[in-house]
Amino acid sequence: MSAVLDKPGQAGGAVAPTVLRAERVTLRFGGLTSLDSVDLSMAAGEVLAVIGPNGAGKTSLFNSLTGVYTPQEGRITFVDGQGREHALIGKTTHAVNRLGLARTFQNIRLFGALTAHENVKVAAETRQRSGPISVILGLPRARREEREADATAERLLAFVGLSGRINEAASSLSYGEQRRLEIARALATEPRVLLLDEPAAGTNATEKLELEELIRRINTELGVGVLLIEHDMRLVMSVAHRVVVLNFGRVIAQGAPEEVQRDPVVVEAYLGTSGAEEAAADQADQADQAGTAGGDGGDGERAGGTGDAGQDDEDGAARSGQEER
Ligand SMILES: Nc1ncnc2c1ncn2[C@@H]1O[C@H](COP(=O)(O)OP(=O)(O)OP(=O)(O)O)[C@@H](O)[C@H]1O
Repeated sequence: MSAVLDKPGQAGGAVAPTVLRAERVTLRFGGLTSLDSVDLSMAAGEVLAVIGPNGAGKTSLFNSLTGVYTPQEGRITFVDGQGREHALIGKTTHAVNRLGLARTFQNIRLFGALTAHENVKVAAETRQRSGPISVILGLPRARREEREADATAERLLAFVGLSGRINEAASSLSYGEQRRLEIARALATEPRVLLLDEPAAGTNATEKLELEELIRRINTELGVGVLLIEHDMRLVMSVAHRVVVLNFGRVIAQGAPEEVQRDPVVVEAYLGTSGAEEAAADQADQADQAGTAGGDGGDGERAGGTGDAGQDDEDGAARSGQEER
């Protein structure tokens, strides 16, 4: 498995090979360009964060990388453990997963009525070779593979800290536990790259710290590269080796977390600097006139509309994209 990076693009001092590459990827929905000539490169074993305001194109990028959406232009290449290159555009989500890319979703998608163990086991079984007839007939290989899937599920549930919840229905787990279960399920498909779409969304402060630790262990102990979409900047800054910033479907900055955080282009994209300054000045004037304290400018926190609207769009589209296949 790939080494953990000391610095972006390097593993143990050597330059790490590329595992995932997007070149000039453009995705349009009618007149709306969701991804505009996006270039991105991820090194093996890297933790790469994709950030940007609501509607910037982050989930569109994940959906394009994982076969949910088919970009109209550009190229996406995945490099497997043997160094073979695979073009991803046009492949089904299942084919992309088999190559070594697994993901979690912004909206948790578990089998709620199945136990935690069953959720992970089902995913582990997708890596196995026995066909349905061998399984029905209980042939030796099918039985051996079933034992292996059981063991994999137990091992991964322990890894994500859910050993004590193994026989609970997924729907009865807390939100943070469900997020960790989704990660265990994705890991059961033995990915080279794990894509996490807003894993901290809806979690509390303790769960965020546990998640941070888990992402680090996935990277260091399992040697799996992590591509992370996340709005929680503290989490991003603490786990990412490198950060790519999207805005209006374009890459506007990339680099080490601390560089990106200071980049004026990024600050402006998030805060809409000029607009926010004007708004703050207006509010201060009004407050002075009214003799009250001004507003906190919280509305300017993120440019580009509400998360819920984007999320609904994405979900409907992702489903319809899947159904088309
Ligand atoms: N299936 C779709 N049909 C039409 N427009 C879409 C579809 N999917 C995404 N979009 C649009 O593409 C743009 C980028 O959306 P996307 O969900 O990728 O952004 P995001 O950065 O993930 O946002 P958020 O942080 O809110 O999740 C938005 O304008 C969104 O409305």
